[in-house]
Amino acid sequence: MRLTKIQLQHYRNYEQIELATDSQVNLFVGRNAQGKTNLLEAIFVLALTKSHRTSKDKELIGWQASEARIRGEVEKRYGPLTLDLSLSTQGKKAKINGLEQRKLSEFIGSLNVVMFAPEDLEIVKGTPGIRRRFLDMEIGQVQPGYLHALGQYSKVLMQRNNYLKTAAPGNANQAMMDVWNMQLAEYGVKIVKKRQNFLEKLQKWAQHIHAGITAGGEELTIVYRPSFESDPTEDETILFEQFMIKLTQVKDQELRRGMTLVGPHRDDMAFFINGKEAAVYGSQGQQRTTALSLKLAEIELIHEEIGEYPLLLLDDVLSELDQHRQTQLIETFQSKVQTFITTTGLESVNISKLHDSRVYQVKDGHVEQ
Ligand SMILES: Nc1ncnc2c1ncn2[C@@H]1O[C@H](COP(=O)(O)OP(=O)(O)OP(=O)(O)O)[C@@H](O)[C@H]1O
Repeated sequence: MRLTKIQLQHYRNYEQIELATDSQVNLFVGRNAQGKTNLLEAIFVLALTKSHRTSKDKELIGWQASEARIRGEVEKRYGPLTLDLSLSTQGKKAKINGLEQRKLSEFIGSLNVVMFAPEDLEIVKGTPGIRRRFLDMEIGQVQPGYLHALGQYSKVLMQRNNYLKTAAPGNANQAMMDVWNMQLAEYGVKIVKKRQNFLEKLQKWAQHIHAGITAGGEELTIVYRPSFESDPTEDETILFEQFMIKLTQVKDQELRRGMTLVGPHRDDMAFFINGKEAAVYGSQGQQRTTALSLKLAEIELIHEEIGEYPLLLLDDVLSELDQHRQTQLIETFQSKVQTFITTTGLESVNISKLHDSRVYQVKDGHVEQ
């Protein structure tokens, strides 16, 4: 797919811009704090209705405005799409070809993106919450049912946690707990199953790509670490039972601590290089290669799932990669993936290798071609 035009209104430091972006490689060049990342972020938000760097939508709206708007013209395999997303303190509204979507989950997936930014190193070495966010964002893009299950799960989890906070240990209302447990397990299992399935496919691609980047020197393995014993080969009914058993086992502990201790909100995953955990033993370079392999794998996985390639958004990462890894990246996007790159200087980009590219200068919320 290809984003051929983007329009922003009151988005961060952009008052109003309209950009033709129909080249294969679009390079945004400018000094620090001019609005380069804001542009990539806007494309990301149009795809996922959420920012990659903040969970507060208010931050995306221009300081002098009450509503931000993003419009994108997208060319897909089966035809063109106009996507509109508006963000205000009242909430978000999304339209596809002028038609308002009842649920944001019906809008997500119209445009697919993979963002690679310096902070992605945190997926390898950061907290479990960062890895869960990665999983949720990525699976949500390709599997619409996932976000629905996640929303329902979060609702039950919140109610259950509120109850656990106030209930006296030894005097909990078992009938109420049973209802929540059933609902928690019902949605939780759907999430776990989809995550396992996603990681299995992601690992296949990531392993292959990682071996390519390291010339076969390193084998990358991704391991899912669910908070309850669950065999990925088992079906949902068995997983449901395993989840329920675990909830019974931790009941007293949960009442004491006032929170839900089992479920996908506590799951994690880990990356291993030649059998050693990358977060613990990996060098900075190995962790960076792992993050890159993961992102390139996502591109292939999205293609596998939906039949076309997503956009690739590279935020200030080219200068951090050595020549070999840069070449690997450029080869990927040059041939099949429309790419948006931000950089403070073109000297870090081997521009002679790029066909069909366009350079934009970004300065204080204005873009010139
Ligand atoms: N809601 C907002 N309204 C107006 N301006 C904003 C808003 N949020 C951020 N900005 C401004 O956007 C600018 C930062 O833009 P951005 O993060 O895109 O920088 P950048 O060009 O990518 O720089 P760097 O290379 O340092 O990452 C800052 O000047 C900041 O004040």
